[in-house]
Amino acid sequence: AKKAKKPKDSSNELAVCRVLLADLEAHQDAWPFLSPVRHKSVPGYRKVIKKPMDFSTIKEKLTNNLYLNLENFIVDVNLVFNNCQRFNEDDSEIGRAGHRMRRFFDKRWTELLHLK
Ligand SMILES: Cc1nnc(-c2cnn(C)c2N)n1CCCn1ccnc1
Repeated sequence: AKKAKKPKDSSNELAVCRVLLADLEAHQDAWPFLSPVRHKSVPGYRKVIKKPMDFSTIKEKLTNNLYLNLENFIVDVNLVFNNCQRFNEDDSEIGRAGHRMRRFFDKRWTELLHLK
């Protein structure tokens, strides 16, 4: 007989989110993304970037169970990198850090997902 489909268990997905976030925060190129951009001291930021996001805010949301699954978490992490690309030249310190962090993240979560 067909095996009953297991109900979606998001608890291990959230454990994966915590591992991924810890890896992002520990990365040497994470420094631009560790806390919210101080938009009061960065001309144009608030106008250009409609949805600011950073690793400390993601951690807060994770702690307050605001991510229902890995998908929602990945959307916010990609927001960090897309905001960075929009606001910074590719050929700049922060722009390069953003590209390196995005590459690292993409590799890391596909690794973790293949372990399943
Ligand atoms: C992330 C991020 N994207 N753009 C900036 C930024 C902040 N100021 N300026 C002129 C930018 N282009 N950031 C935040 C970088 C945070 N930072 C800067 C030095 N140490 C941390």
